[in-house]
Amino acid sequence: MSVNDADDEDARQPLSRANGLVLVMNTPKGRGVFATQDISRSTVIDVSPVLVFSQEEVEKHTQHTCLQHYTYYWPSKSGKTTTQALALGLGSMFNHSTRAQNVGWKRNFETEVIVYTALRDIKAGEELCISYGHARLWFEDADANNNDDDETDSNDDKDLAEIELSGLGRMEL
Ligand SMILES: C[S@@+](CC[C@H](N)C(=O)[O-])C[C@H]1O[C@@H](n2cnc3c(N)ncnc32)[C@H](O)[C@@H]1O
Repeated sequence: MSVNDADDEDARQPLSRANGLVLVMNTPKGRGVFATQDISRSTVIDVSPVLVFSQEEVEKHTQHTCLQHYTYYWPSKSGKTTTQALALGLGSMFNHSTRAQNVGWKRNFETEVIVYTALRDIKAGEELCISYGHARLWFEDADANNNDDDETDSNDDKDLAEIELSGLGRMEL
């Protein structure tokens, strides 16, 4: 089959990744994604396909491994319960920022991808951070001292930042 045979537009999910991204290996947060060039607001940073685990797989396997630090909440196949999904691609590499997240994420349950989008203009050299949500973090926040600063939250797009971004932080540990 060639892509031309897949003429049903609904059966396609365009893929995209912003230029000028690097993975830095030794940050205070572990590995992290950084910009090496300026990125404009609303740029799609990455479209990450996900691997959806069944509830049984989560209970018996993934929650007993390091995967529990990477999975997002996701509806189960029946749509009646919630399970977890692992973002492939860059989706598992974004660190959390409580006050200065510059990337929003939105789940597409139909095509099983998470789309990561710049919430504001991002300067070369900045780390790309998402919000893991408002629940208690399971690690010591490397930005803790910075969070006390009187800086204003630079996100204009509160809806994307705080309503859609509630999965990772709810992981049970
Ligand atoms: C989804 S992974 C992100 C990629 C991770 N840094 C790595 O090297 O694999 C989540 C993990 O990153 C680390 N992390 C993310 N945000 C952090 C933060 N604000 N402060 C400290 N560690 C953070 C924590 O170890 C957390 O369990």
